[in-house]
Amino acid sequence: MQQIWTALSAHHEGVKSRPILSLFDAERAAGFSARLGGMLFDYSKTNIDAEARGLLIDLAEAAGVAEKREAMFSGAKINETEGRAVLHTALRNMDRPVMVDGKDVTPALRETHALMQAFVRDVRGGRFAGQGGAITDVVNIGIGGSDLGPAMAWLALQPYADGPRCHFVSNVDGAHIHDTLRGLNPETTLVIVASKTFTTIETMTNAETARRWMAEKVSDPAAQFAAVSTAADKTAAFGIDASRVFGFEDWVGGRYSMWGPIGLSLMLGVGPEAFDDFLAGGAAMDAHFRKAPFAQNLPVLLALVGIWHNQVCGHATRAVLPYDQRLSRLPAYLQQLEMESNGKRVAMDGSDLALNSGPVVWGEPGTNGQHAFYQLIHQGTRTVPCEFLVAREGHEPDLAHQHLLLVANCLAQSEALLRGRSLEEAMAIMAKKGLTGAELERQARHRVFPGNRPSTTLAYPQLTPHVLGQIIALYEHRVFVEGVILGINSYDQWGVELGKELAVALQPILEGKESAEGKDGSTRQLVDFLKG
Ligand SMILES: O=P(O)(O)OC[C@H]1O[C@](O)(CO)[C@@H](O)[C@@H]1O
Repeated sequence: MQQIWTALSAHHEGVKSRPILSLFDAERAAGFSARLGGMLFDYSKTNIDAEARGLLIDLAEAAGVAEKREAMFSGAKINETEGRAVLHTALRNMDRPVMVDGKDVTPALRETHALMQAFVRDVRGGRFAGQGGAITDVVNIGIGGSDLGPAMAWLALQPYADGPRCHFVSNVDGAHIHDTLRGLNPETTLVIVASKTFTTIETMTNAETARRWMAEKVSDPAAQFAAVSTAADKTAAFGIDASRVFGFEDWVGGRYSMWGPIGLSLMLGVGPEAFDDFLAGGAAMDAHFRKAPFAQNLPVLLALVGIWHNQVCGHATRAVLPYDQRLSRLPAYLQQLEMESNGKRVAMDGSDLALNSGPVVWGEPGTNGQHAFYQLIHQGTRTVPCEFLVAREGHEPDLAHQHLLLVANCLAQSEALLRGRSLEEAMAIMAKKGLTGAELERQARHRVFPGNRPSTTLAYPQLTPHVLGQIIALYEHRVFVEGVILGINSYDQWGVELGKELAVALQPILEGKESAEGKDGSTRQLVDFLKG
């Protein structure tokens, strides 16, 4: 592989100052795009040419992406630091047998899915009610992967929301649960405690708070609680009846778990049919990922663009910019998916990573970002590769003119990043405004856009449940491919542990029960200040 990395780096050196615009002959756009059904992934506005693409594909082949992909889908224990299979894909394709430790896991998946559907139908049909009437509101208490997926999708699928209203509480900051519960009626609220481990301090603390809130108004608060977890013993200890506990196995990673019981709140909000459409979208992307040649394979190409920008060109961040307000939480969702998966400093075998790990992922929906941080993207000294997402159609036919404006803005941004504005062009504009001499040039220089800034665009017909499923599975597989190329384990998250341990140790210090001796001077000063 080293030879391929060296060739890529040499190729980049040779082309890095070439204008991307110069690559556009009649074939460029179609030749550097890939499609799946109605979805179009256009990466032609990057500096990747046929040679770079060939080398990147060589890299994917040399890293064993195809073999490791099949190992993942077939239930091999590719999460080697935890000794676990990685089978979120089985949650959206329950008809294809998958063996783990010699046993087909799909019958149990189908059973849990059917139990979820029955419970959801009972809640939505009023057969399962609160102690003051039909359930009007669902509060999902979870954090990280037990929150971000359903919370993101609940916003994304608002046009399909025809059940109880969903709310999401994650932060241990009491303000979050306080502000969420303030407007709700405990007698008609269902609380879902969503935690893979059922030990996460934030979630368990919020669950206790919700139970106390419920107990003030209803005689049997536990009757309005459901749980989603891999730990049946712990949900029972919390007092949640087994009929409302939806289990899953440890081979579903937290940040990959929204397809199964962690999606219960979403299924309640949009209904089992829309939820199944979401699963089918994910399964369609899986089938494409397994079958399509690398040069037409959306997840592979998205990953290779990522590797090119981060590890080859050295751009440390990437911006995810959905021109789709309902995807406003997609960047936050992808931050966990990508950064918790590929933010690793050692390779699978424990050796130091020779390359940079995954990038910093950030973003906000367009057009809002344009009026906030795009200034830096256009004229800052660093290059930020941008990933635009946009639908051909919105869900508001009477506001089609606004959708058109949205699309125009999305296309304008990627065009501006590509094309830029030269000093001559800026001087011509300022000259027309009457400026001359040194002042003309000084003012014009502020109005220059260097351009040649890379972006990709994922365009899709409409943000339906099916398309959302495709998009999420696309990004999941992108993370997988990047992880395989970097040689890391994308499915553990040891980097979150130290902070958790130190927080537990700091609690008694803040309560004044233990001394801060042994802590560094800054921490001691802050403890003194914050203890009050
Ligand atoms: O579902 P749980 O076990 O409460 O964990 C929540 C989140 O915490 C993490 O373990 C990180 O701390 C995530 O990976 C996970 O999604």
